Amino acid sequence: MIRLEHVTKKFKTKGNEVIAVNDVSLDINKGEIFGIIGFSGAGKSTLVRCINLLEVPTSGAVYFEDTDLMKADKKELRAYRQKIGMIFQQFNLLAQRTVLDNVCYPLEVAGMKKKEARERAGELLELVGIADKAEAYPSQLSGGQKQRVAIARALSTNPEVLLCDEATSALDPITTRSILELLKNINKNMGVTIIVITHEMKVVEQICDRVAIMSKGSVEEEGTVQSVFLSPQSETGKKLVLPEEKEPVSSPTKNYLRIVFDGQSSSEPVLADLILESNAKLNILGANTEDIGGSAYGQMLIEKPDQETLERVKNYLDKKKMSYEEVEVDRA
Ligand SMILES: Nc1ncnc2c1ncn2[C@@H]1O[C@H](COP(=O)(O)OP(=O)(O)OP(=O)(O)O)[C@@H](O)[C@H]1O
Repeated sequence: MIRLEHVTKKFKTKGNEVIAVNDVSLDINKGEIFGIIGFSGAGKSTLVRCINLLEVPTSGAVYFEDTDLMKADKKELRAYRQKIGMIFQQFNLLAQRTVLDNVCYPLEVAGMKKKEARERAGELLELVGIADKAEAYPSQLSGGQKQRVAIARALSTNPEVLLCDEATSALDPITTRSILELLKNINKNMGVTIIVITHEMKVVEQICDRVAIMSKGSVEEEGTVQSVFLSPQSETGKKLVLPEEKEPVSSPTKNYLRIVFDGQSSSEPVLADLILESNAKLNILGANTEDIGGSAYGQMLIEKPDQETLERVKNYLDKKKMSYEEVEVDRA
């Protein structure tokens, strides 16, 4: 649906040149939720601004379906931008307008009659679960409620694509989860393609189908969330999936088996079955699994048992198609 071909964006500053996006090629498919993840300064926001042509790439091409947007005239570009809705970390609501009027605003700009715009805005507020706040002002809302209004506003013009730039970064974990759930429903029920920019792996885990990992302007790694989560190949991927502070045990002193939970199963039955299957007491050195919608994500470290037990454990994990690695602790 959207194709980036060798997109580069350079900024000239006083006597200096910053390459914010460096030769990025990506294909975003219709109907998917695509994540772009990276640490601060990786170039994510600039890349997104290149996708909606708010920033014109220094070189490369951006295609929407078969249209080369770099060659599009003003009218074509306007039509393209209408197909793209956007939400931000800071919500960007108009403080002087009520919730309903915030959602009406893009419709009025697009020339819709006031009565019709209010009706449509009302339906959208219903859809995002905040119809009871229609007459409130943004300052009277919580962060999660503000983001719901921003989502309703972004959807008002029936976009085909929704760009979410760190949309949950200012929200607490529970509110984050509910906003991500809402985005997932919008994707599923309305068929809106969603592009999510984030620095948090848990956001990618919860809603994305595929992900690109960015560092220093380039895409270091790209793939399904499952494959990247299971075995990140790039340095940045490893840091994001297995951040140091999230290591279950900072420095285990015994050899261990690292078991990866990738969301296919819940950790509790796995653990119970493992113990039954191996017919031995297993010593858990640490775990940081997280239950997301009934599935476990994360990892667990188990002290390496004797060889016979280890084989039984590995057989069970192979049978369950779960990933693991044996780690020898360097005692030098
Ligand atoms: N208008 C600009 N002029 C000069 N340099 C810029 C401009 N916009 C971005 N940059 C630089 O480009 C690089 C990438 O910035 P960008 O904001 O795209 O990264 P990011 O991954 O979105 O980070 P963050 O999450 O912190 O916003 C940074 O080094 C930034 O300083």
